[in-house]
Amino acid sequence: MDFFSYKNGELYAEEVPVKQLAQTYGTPLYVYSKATLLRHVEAFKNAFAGRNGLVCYAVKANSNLALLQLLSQQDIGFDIVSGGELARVIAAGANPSKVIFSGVGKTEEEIAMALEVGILCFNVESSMELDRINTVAQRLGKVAPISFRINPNVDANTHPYISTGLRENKFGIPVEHALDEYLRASKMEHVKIVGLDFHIGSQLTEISPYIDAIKTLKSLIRKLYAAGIRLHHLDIGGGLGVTYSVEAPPLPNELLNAAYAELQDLFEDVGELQIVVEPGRSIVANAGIFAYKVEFTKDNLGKNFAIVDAGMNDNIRPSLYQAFMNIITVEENPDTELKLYDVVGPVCETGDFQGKNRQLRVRPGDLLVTRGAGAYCSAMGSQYNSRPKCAEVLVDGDKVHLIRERETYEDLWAKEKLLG
Ligand SMILES: Cc1ncc(COP(=O)(O)O)c(C=O)c1O
Ligand SMILES: N[C@@H](CCCC[NH3+])C(=O)O
Repeated sequence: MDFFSYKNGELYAEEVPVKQLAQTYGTPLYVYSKATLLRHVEAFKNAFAGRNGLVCYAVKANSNLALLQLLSQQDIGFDIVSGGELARVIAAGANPSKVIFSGVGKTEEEIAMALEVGILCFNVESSMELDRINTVAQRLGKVAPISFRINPNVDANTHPYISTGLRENKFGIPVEHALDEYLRASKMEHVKIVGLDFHIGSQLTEISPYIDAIKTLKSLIRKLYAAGIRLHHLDIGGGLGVTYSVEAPPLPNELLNAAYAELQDLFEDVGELQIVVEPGRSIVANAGIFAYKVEFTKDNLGKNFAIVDAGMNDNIRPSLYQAFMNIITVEENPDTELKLYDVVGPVCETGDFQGKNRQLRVRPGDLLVTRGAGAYCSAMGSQYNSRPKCAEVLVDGDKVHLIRERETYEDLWAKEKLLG
C-alpha cells in the first residue's frame, strides 16, 4: 500500500492533502508518513522470523529527532558514525546499549563518550583505531565491546561513491589482516571481542554481493573459532536498496532468508550467532517525499526549465550522484500540456537540479514532489547560498506534526560573530 497516493486528482500524504501541508508549512517541505516508516521497521523485524536478530537503524540516512524517537519506541537499535549522532539518539530517548558505532575516524572524545554511556559495540575499522579504543578504555577503567568491520573485497554493483566493500575503499580492515587483528585484540585487557561486521555499500539491488561477503567471512569465522575466539553477533550491514524508478531490490525477508541459508553450515558447527542489520535507506527513503513549488517555467530555444524553490542544498542526491528520483505533480493537471522539463533550483550552480528531462504537466505556482526523499536528502542538506534549511512534518493518519521548523534568516548566522 502506498501512503502517498492520488485521491480525486490530488496527492495525499496518508489522509492529508500535500497542497494543504504546503499552504500551512510553506515550501520546500519534507513530508514523512508514520505508517510507512513503521511498516518498514516491521518488515525488518519480521524478516528474522523469531530468530536472534537486531535491527540497528543507520542514523545518517535521516537523523530528525522525532523520527529517531519514533524508531526507538519500536525497540530497535541504532548504527551511528559520530558523537553528534550518539548525542541525537540519546536526546531522542534511545537506549545506548543498542547502539553500534561505525566509522573510520572515531576521535578520542567520541570513543570516551560512547564508553561512558555504554554502547553495544564499536565496529573497529583499523589497527590504529583498535589501539586508540584500548587506550581510552584503559584510561576510563572500562572494557570496550568491539567488532571488526571487515572489508571483504566484493563488488556491490552500485554507484562508486556509495560502494564501500572494495579494497580500494577506505572502509574496514582487509580480510587478509583480520585474523591477526582479532588475535591482537584478544590479548588486550580493555577490549572484549563481541562480533564481526561488514557493510559493502548502499542502494544494493541484489542479494548476491551479501552472499559473496558472507562466504568470505564464514571461512574467517571458522579460523577465529579454531583460534579460540568466539563471537556473539555477525553484523551484515545495511545497504538494501529501494525503488526510485524501475529497481526491484530484494525485500528484507528475502535477504535474511538467503543469509541464514548461507550461514546454516557455519551455525551447525559454531552455534547460531545473533544477526545484526544496519538499514538506513530501506527504512526511511520511501517514507518521505520532498514538496516544492514551481516559481517559473522558461523555454530557452526549445529547452524547457521548471524553476523551483528547492535547491541542491535541500536535496543534493541528483547533483552528487546523478541519482534519479521520481518527480510528480501534486495535482494531476490533465488540461495542462505535457512537456519535457529540466527541474532546476535557484542555487548558482549548473549542477543544481532535482531532475532532468522529465515529462510533466506544470504551470508556475504548481507544486511538485520528489519521491523516495526520506533518506539522505534532509540529512545531507546545507545552507549553501544562504538558504535556510527546510521544515519537516510527520503525517500520522489525519494528524500532522511539525518535526523541524523552517530556519529563519537569523538562524543562518546564529553561530557567527561580528568583529569586536
Ligand atoms: C556502516 C554503515 N552502516 C549502514 C549504512 C546504511 O546504509 P543504507 O542506508 O544503504 O542502508 C551505511 C551507509 O551506507 C554505513 O556506512
Ligand atoms: N548518501 C548516499 C548514501 C550514503 C551511504 C552512507 N554510507 C545516498 O544518498 O545515496
